[in-house]
Amino acid sequence: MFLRSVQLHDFRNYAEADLELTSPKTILVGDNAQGKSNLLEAVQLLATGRSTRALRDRELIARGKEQARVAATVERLGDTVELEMILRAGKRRTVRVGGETRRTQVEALGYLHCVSFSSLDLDLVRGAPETRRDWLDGILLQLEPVYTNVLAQFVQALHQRNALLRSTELSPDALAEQLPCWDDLLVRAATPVMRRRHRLIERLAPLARRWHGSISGGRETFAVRYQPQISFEQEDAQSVQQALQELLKEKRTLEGRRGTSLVGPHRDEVDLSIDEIPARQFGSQGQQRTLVLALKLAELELLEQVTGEVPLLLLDDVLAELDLHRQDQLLGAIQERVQTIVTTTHLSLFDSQWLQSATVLTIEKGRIGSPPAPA
Ligand SMILES: Nc1ncnc2c1ncn2[C@@H]1O[C@H](COP(=O)(O)OP(=O)(O)OP(=O)(O)O)[C@@H](O)[C@H]1O
Repeated sequence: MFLRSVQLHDFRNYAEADLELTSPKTILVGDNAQGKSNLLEAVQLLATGRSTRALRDRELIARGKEQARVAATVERLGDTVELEMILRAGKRRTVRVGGETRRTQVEALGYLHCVSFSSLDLDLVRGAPETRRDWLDGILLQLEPVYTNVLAQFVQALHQRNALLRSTELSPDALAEQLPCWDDLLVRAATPVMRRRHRLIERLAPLARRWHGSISGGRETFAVRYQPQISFEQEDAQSVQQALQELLKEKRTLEGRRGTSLVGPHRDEVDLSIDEIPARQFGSQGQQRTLVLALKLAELELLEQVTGEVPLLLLDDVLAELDLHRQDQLLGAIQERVQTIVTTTHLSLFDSQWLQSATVLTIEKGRIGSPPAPA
C-alpha cells in the first residue's frame, strides 16, 4: 500500500493543499502550530473515519467555512483508489471511493491503513482507561471496518439505558419493569465489542512482548492484558452475555442510585505491566516510552499480518522524545519497507542517511512547500 497524494480544502488551517508523496519517507518540517499534525490528522481520518483530536467535524473545518474536503490517492494491490470525504458542520459526511458516493462511511474504510505515533501516545500508559480503549477501537476499526457499527450500536444502547436510569418521570416499579428489556439490548450490543477487544489483545500481546524484549534488551517482561469486568475464560458469546447479565443484577441497586450504567465495555481496562508491576504507576519515563514504542510496532505488525499490506506509519514529532537507542529500533523496524510520514520542528534530529533517503517538505501557515536548496 502506498499513499500517493493527499488533497485538502478548508481543512483546519489549510485553505487548499496538495501533498504529493514520491518516496517511502517524507519529512514535514515546520515551526509549532503551522499545520503538520493537521495533515497527519487528515490521513488518519481517511483511514479510520475518525480523529483522535476532534470530537466534532466542525472543529476540522477551517474557521468560518461551511465544509471541508479531504481526499487521497492510494495504490494498493496493483490498483489505484481515490478516497474522498466531505465534512459538513452538524451534518452527515459524504464519502466517495473512486468517485462513487458510498451510502455509509464504513464502506469507505479499509482502503488505507495507518499507525499513528505521537508524543501524546505516552498517555497510553499514563492516561485514563478511556485512552487505552480508544486505542484498541482505532485498531479494530481498521482491521474490520464493520466495527464502526458494532461500537455505534453499543454506544446507542448505553445512552438509551442511561437516559432511562436517569429519568425522573418513571416510578421505581415502572423502571423495574422496563429495565430487563434494556439490559438485554445493552448486553447484546456489549458482547461483540468485548469479544473483539479480547481477541485483539490476544494477538497483540505476544507481538508487543517480543518488540519490548528487543528494545529493552530482554531485561524486563512486558505484559498486555485485557481486563474487562467479567472473566473471559469462556469467550463464546453466550457465556459473555450470561456473565454480563449476572453482573448487571449485582449492580442494579448501585446503578439506580448513580443513575448510570455500570456494566459494559465502557468500563474495560487494558493492563500494561512490566515484571508484573503496573507500568502506569511504577514505570520510569524511559520504560513507559519503550512500552509505547513496543505497542505501536506490534500494531504495525498486526495490521500487516491481517490485511496483508504494510500500513502507513505517521510519526508526529515523536523522534525527539526517543533516545538514540529507541530511535534506532524504530527506524530499523521501518527501513524502506514502511511508508512513513514524519513531522518535526528540527531536521537536525535526523541522521544524514535518513535525510538523504527522505523527501523533505516545509509546512508554514497551512501551506506545503519545498525547503530552499542549500547554497
Ligand atoms: N478549524 C480550524 N480552522 C483554522 N485553523 C485551525 C483549525 N483548527 C486548528 N487550526 C490551526 O492549526 C494550527 C495547529 O496546527 P497543528 O496542530 O497541525 O500544528 P503543528 O504544526 O503540528 O505544530 P506542533 O509542532 O506545535 O505540534 C493552529 O495555528 C490552529 O489555530
